[in-house]
Amino acid sequence: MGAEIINGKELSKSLKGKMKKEVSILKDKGLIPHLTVVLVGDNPASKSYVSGKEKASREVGISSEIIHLENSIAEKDLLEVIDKLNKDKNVHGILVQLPLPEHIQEQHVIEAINPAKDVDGFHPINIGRMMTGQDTFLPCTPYGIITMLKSKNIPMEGRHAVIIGRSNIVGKPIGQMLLNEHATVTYCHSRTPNLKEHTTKADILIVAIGKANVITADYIKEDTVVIDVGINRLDNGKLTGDVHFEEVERKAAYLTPVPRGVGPMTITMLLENTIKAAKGLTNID
Ligand SMILES: Nc1nc2c(c(=O)[nH]1)N[C@@H](CN(C=O)c1ccc(C(=O)N[C@@H](CCC(=O)O)C(=O)O)cc1)CN2
Repeated sequence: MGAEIINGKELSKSLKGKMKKEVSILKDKGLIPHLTVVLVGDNPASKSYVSGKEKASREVGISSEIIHLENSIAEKDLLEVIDKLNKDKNVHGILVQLPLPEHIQEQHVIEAINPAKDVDGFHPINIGRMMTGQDTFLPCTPYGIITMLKSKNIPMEGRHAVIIGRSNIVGKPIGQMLLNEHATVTYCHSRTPNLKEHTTKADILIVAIGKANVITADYIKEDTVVIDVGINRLDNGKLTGDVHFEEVERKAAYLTPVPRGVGPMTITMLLENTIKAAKGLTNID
């Protein structure tokens, strides 16, 4: 039969349509959500993601600006920029594009952002709120994955979810969010021996390895829900995920493609968080 493809690009389009209406109602009440994105350096992928965020904001009527800083900026100067944004009442959401240059400690920067403006959901306070199941800003990529699963009414409760990857921005939080949905969660990573032993038991498999096409059909059982978080640029310029799409498509129940899968959802959930931040700071519903 073949897997049903969960198209993140299409789902994003429909969610953005709903957000556009919500933003227009907020505007009638005098509130224009505003997002400030801080970009440090000239990493081509980061530049492209940041302009994607600006374009998506415009599409739904969110006002946005990009603050582009030199790669050589000192950590203390970057923290000063953040401090100013924290104090600016016209800025509802602050996002610092990652990765940062090596001389800057990411965690110092993340922790400098006012948690009420942390639309990336990376601040330890927001991570803690997520872990304790409270309402908060959820990290955008995992939030996008949960939204994709819900859009297809895929049950999570009581299902065995296996995560490959333990990054702070995807692996760790998606495991916690699946746990909050009452899934049984197994984390795997680069030092997990016998990866296949775990992945072949998964009802839901989240793949965030960062290596092209490594998850082939023999890594899954029939009818697994496979979410591919990898974005790998091949030598021929083609973009591909961590999952071998053609092989896994024949065996899985659901599969997300790369491109047009989880990636676009990351930006869309950022817009949701920005609207939430604007409403939270102004108490407008
Ligand atoms: N501060 C943050 N930094 C980073 C995050 C994040 O959530 N917050 N996530 C990633 C990058 N990212 C957003 O920032 C991101 C990655 C991929 C996509 C996307 O739409 N990908 C497309 C393909 C794009 C292409 O052609 O290259 C797709 O998968 O269809 C959007 C956002 C790391 N940094």
